[in-house]
Amino acid sequence: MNDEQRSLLLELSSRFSPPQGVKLSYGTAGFRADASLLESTVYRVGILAALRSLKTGAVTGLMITASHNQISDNGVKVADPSGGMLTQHWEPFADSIANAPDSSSLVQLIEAFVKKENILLDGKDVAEVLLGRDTRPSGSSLLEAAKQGVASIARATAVDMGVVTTPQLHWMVRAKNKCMEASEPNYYAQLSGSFRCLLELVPQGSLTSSTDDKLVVDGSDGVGGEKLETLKSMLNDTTIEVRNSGNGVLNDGVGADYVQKEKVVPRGFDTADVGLRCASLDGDADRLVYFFLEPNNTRIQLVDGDKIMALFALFIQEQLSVLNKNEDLTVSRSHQARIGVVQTAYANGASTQYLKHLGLEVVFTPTGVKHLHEKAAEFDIGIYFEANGHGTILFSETYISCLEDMNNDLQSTSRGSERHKAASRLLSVGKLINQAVGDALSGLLLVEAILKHFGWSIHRWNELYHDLPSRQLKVKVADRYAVVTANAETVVVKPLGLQEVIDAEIAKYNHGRCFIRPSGTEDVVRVYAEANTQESADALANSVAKLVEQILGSSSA
Ligand SMILES: CC(=O)N[C@H]1[C@@H](OP(=O)(O)O)O[C@H](CO)[C@@H](O)[C@@H]1O
Ligand SMILES: [Mg+2]
Repeated sequence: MNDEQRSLLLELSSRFSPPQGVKLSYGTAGFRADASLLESTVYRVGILAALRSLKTGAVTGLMITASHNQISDNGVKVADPSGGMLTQHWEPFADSIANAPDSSSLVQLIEAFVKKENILLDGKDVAEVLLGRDTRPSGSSLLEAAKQGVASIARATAVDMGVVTTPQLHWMVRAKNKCMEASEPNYYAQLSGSFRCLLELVPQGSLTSSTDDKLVVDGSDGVGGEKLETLKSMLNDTTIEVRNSGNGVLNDGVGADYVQKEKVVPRGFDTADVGLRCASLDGDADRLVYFFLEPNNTRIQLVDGDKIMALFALFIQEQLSVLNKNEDLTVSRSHQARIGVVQTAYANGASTQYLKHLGLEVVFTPTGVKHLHEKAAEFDIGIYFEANGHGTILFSETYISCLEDMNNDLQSTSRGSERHKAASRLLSVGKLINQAVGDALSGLLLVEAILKHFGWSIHRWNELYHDLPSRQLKVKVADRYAVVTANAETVVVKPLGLQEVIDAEIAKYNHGRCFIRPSGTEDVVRVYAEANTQESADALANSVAKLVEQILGSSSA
């Protein structure tokens, strides 16, 4: 590092002092905290995003959001050049610079890291970071801090993409690095174009009734509602009604996280909506769940990420079986896609059973898209979903080019045949569904297209399988990191003896399943329980929560 670069870093970083007595961790999805604590963190992540761009010779992204957290929180995460999450082996560096006590220790850490990673700060390479933020009021000042962070690395440029959904920013990073047009209008054009293709290929006779046509969407009073309005106008769609699109308080009694965890009707919905197909986005629109209201009840029937995954898997399987029909086996061998589904321990046990029953390979990873995405990318077609509605379908580049070849062949030999349509549908899915990260808007359009394809109502879809009763609780403890887990978070290895007492509780219930883990986005330990009745699931979750509190001590202790 030359003197000029060192003094630039020292000068700019001295303007952003880290908060006292706070330990920051990159966590499940970047740094999150009360927004007032985050200026120096966002500044330092700006430096990191610029270094990552220099290291890879490609564009990176920086997103300012705290997703489903309360409005006073904020957060920051980095998009890697692929459009996916920051490579995990840079997370320790993120943690160490975020917690550096002053400018000189920060600069020392950076110097050591660029040396280790062989990043040429004095070379000719340039860096580019796309910046995005959600609608939180703290977003604009944090964005300024991010810009200063990028500007602290000579020859690094920040490009402000404005208020965007998290998946839009990831999509833009990916597109830019593939030398494609990467603006917001390009994003809408790709989604609406591929959605229209899927609708044109809906089999005749699959028409749904006009009540099944209507969809009401809860935008969580975040960025997603407003973006969906734009998408809707591009589609000339009159069947989608958007509510909670920014006039109320973000994530307050609304949104995908609230609806999925509490299983109650979100603000802005009432008895007039009974039976209608409804959906909820989260605060930064990377999660999607569906639901419908039951008559005379404040509770809802939740159609969660697991069931979205089941619907996607069924559709993909159907297209693959049509495509491979009557194919000469020796020729088709190269066309047979290896399809896999990826879940976490939060997936409802009934969904796992259903997917296995479809003959699919089911794999489990720890919580967090960074883990699921990586696993799904090992398949030709990898479908991943968290129960909370974050997920997508990944198509390998090799399989996409194979599909393109097949589609071209079929276009000339049997245009309009069932096999040709199946190939075209799969190619459209690959364009519609975000290949960088889970995306509520593209997921929503795919669900809508598939329901039309099958001619299904939300009720018919919900009947694919019946969820096992479950309960999720949060426990505030003195130090959540005292809990260490293994086996995709299903077993507690620390503190010693805790797993044994949890096992003893589970043994008291029919079909009981329960696990705990420290949250990576909130200062809590999460408890998840499943059993054959709701009362049992509640009782199991409650008793394990009490044990956790006893053993780990409450937060004020
Ligand atoms: C149980 C649960 O829903 N956990 C969520 C939540 O992570 P935690 O580490 O559990 O706080 O936020 C993550 C980011 O949105 C999401 O990936 C994850 O699934
Ligand atoms: Mg989110």
